[in-house]
Amino acid sequence: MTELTQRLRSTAYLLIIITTSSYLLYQCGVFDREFVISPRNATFQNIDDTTQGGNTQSWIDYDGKSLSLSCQIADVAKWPFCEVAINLSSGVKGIDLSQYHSIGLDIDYNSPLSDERIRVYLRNFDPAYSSKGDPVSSKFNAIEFAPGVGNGIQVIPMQAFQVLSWWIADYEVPIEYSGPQFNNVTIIEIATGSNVKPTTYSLKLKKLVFYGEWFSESMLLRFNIFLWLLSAIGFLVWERWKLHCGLKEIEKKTVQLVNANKNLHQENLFFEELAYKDALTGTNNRNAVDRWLQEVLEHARMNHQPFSIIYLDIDHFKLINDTFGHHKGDEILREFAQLLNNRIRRTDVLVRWGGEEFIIFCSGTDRAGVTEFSEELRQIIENNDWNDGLAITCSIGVAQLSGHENFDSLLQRADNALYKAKKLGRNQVATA
Ligand SMILES: Nc1nc2c(ncn2[C@@H]2O[C@H](COP(=O)(O)OP(=O)(O)OP(=O)(O)O)[C@@H](O)[C@H]2O)c(=O)[nH]1
Repeated sequence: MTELTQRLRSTAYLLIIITTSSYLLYQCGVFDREFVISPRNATFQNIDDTTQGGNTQSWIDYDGKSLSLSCQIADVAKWPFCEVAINLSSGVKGIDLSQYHSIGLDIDYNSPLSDERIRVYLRNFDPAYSSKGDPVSSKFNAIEFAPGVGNGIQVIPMQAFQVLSWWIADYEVPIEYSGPQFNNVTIIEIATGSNVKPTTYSLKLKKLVFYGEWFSESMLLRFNIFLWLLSAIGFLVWERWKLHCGLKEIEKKTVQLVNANKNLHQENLFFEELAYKDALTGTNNRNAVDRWLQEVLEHARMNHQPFSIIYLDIDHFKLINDTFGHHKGDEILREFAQLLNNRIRRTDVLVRWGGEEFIIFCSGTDRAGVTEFSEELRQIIENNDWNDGLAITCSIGVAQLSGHENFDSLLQRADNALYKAKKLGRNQVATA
C-alpha cells in the first residue's frame, strides 16, 4: 500500500469515528442544556387586576421548593385575573432564550372547572417596539394550556408560542416584528385563564425549565460536513505539496545527474586525451592513429591516391640531454613538435612515434612532394633559434606507399631511409 493510500485510509477512519461518535453523543444528550428558573436567578411577584380597577386578591408563597399563587377572583374588572410574574432582570436587559427549543412546566392548577387553562407569557423587550416606561409594550409571546394537578412536567415546544393579536394591533407592530421572539425575555408571566369565575384559584409552580442544545442537529451536520470538506481540501493540498516536493527533488536529482554526467564527460575527454595524446608535446601518440591508419591506407589503395610518411629524428639528441639535462631536452622536443605542427597541412597528421622520433602522415602526397616538404621542414628546424646558441638539426627519411604493401613495410622503408640520412652525415632528407 502506498503512503498516499495509507494516509487517505487513516483520515477516512478518523473522520468516520468523529462523525459517528459526535452523533452518538448527540443522541445521548451530551450536547443538551437546561436553564432552570428559580429564585436564584429570578424574582417572583404576584400581580392581579387591582391595577386595572378590579378587586381580585392574590397571595404568593415560596416554601423553598415550589411557589404557590392563591387568588380570590372578584368579578369587578372587565378581565379579572391574577398571575405570578417572574422577573429575569431588573431593567430592559433580559435573557436570550432563543437557543432553547422547549419549555418545561410542572404546575398544579386548582380551579373550579376541571382542565381549566392557564396562560404563559414570555415577555420580550425590543427597542424596535418596546419602551422602558410602558411594561405592556414588551411583546406577548403566549401559550395557553391546561396543566391539571399532579401531571408532572409538561414540555411545550417554543414554536407553540404565538404573539397576542391585540398587542400587535394596539402597538401597530410592523409585520417583521409580529412573530414570536425570545432573544431578550425580561419577564415570564403565568396567569389564570381567560374566563375565570369569581372564586378561589390556586397555582403551584414546581418547576420551570427551558430545554436547549449547545449544538443543534443541523449544527452538528454542518460541523461534520465542514470537517469532511476541510479534510478533503487539506488532503488535496497536502498531496499537491508532496507532488511539488517530489518534482523539486526529481529536478534537483536531474540537475545533479546532468552535472555528474558533464563531469564524467569531461573526465572521459581528459582520459581520452591522455590515451591518444603525447603528454610532453601534446601531439598525437601511436594509439591515436592505430585504427585511423588502417582506414586511411585502405582508402588510398582503393582510390589509387598517393600516401607518404615523413620519419623525423632529432640528431644527437642524447648529447643534448647529456650536456644540458633532460629538462632542456624536453623543452627542445616540445619546440620541435610545435615547429612541425605550425607547418604541416590540415590533412597531415603529426605523431610522436617515440623518444625523439616523429612521423608525419601525408595523405594525397607522393614521394616527390614529401621529399620537397621534408627538405623545407629540415630547414625550418636547422634555422630555428634554439637559444643558448644551440644548433639543432634533424634527419628525415621519406617513403611513399606502394601497391598493396602494408604499413609495417612502409614504415620499415621510411626507417631505412632515415638510417640512410643518418649514415650520410645527418641533417638531411633521404628517400626510400
Ligand atoms: N629529454 C628527453 N629525452 C628523450 C626523450 N625520449 C627519448 N629521449 C632521449 O633521446 C635520446 C636518443 O638517443 P639516440 O637514440 O642514441 O639518438 P641520438 O642521440 O639522437 O643520435 P642520432 O639519432 O644517431 O643522431 C636518448 O638519450 C633518450 O634518452 C624525452 O621524452 N625527453
